Amino acid sequence: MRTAMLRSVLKRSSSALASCPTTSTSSLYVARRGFSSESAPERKVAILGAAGGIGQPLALLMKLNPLVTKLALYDIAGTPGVAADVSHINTRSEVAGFVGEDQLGEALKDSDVVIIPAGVPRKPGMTRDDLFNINAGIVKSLSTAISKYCPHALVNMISNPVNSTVPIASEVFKKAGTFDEKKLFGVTTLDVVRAKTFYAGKAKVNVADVNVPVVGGHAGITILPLFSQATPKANLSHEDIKALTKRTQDGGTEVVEAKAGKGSATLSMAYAGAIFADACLKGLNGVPDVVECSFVQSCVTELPFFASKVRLGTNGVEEVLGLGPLSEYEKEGLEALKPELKSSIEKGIKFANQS
Ligand SMILES: NC(=O)c1ccc[n+]([C@@H]2O[C@H](COP(=O)([O-])OP(=O)(O)OC[C@H]3O[C@@H](n4cnc5c(N)ncnc54)[C@H](O)[C@@H]3O)[C@@H](O)[C@H]2O)c1
Ligand SMILES: O=C(O)C[C@H](O)C(=O)O
Repeated sequence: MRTAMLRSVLKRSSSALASCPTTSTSSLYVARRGFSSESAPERKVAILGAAGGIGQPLALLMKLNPLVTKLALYDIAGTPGVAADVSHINTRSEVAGFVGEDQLGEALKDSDVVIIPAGVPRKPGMTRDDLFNINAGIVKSLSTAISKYCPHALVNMISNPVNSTVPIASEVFKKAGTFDEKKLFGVTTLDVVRAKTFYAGKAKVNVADVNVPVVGGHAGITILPLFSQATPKANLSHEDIKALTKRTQDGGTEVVEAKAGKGSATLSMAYAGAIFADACLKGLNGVPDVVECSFVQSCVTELPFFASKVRLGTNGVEEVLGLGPLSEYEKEGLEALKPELKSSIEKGIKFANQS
């Protein structure tokens, strides 16, 4: 009975992953080829900030992922309980909880993928940049530990402001001599998840079939959904596209306001983080054609970091894909976002190098 229930959860999570435009082929690959727990390589995933609002549901989703064999849950408090709880789920991975800096090295050792949702979330009225003063230091110290204990891991940065925390991590890794631009990712999957949901609602198409690339960065106008490339095609007016763009850009704020002081998106973020980590694991395992949007080191524009579609492979980023044809409205959005994104990137780089 329990096995049947679990199978149904995994089957459902597999088809949910398949609804992500860019992961659909690879997710189906798992389902169709029966890439079972026995045949997939051993993979360790560490979550830093695992006892938090995102960390807990993300721990649950990664425990359900059959590609994971070891799941390390690290936080400054609360992880023994989360780990004990999640560890009772009868899926492939072994779960261990780690608490406090003394245990960070052990949590990170031999990790293939490190996911970082550690840090404070927004309250109403705040921008993501308002989190910089606290989260920059947290990300810097966690990145220092990564460069020491698992320098070859793929790093999935969730902590905000992503437009600055990714550059901070890159500088820390450069200083330590461990930077590999193929292995550092800002997680922007939630923007894609939102763009797909909002587009499907407006276009009245099946959300599971929708594809929408989202490029730029992860804050306000730096989030640029490319609805001109959305599929299935729909005959939406310019006003509709403008409204969808604005709603995608303000998606985080919509949740922050609705939560009224109790934090920001956690459940949808855990879902998005699990999709992105799953894509990284599939890439590492050699599954072909795994493509996701992510904020990475980039030559797509003149900015050193930029979110666009990225092909994932056995070393992390296999190829940073271009933007494709943009509408006039999107071209304007692209030019408009550059000054803010540039300044957030520079702020992160400066912080990492001065302190
Ligand atoms: N990239 C995105 O799309 C996206 C989406 C949602 C939230 N976020 C960001 O994710 C972060 C976490 O959000 P949340 O809602 O989970 O917050 P939360 O406060 O619920 O959880 C954060 C966790 O981080 C832990 N933490 C703090 N310092 C730490 C350290 N040095 N090492 C390890 N863990 C530490 C805390 O103990 C806490 O458990 C925020 O910065 C938020 O803005 C990003
Ligand atoms: O909006 C936030 O502060 C959290 C996150 O970046 C989001 O997009 O939901």
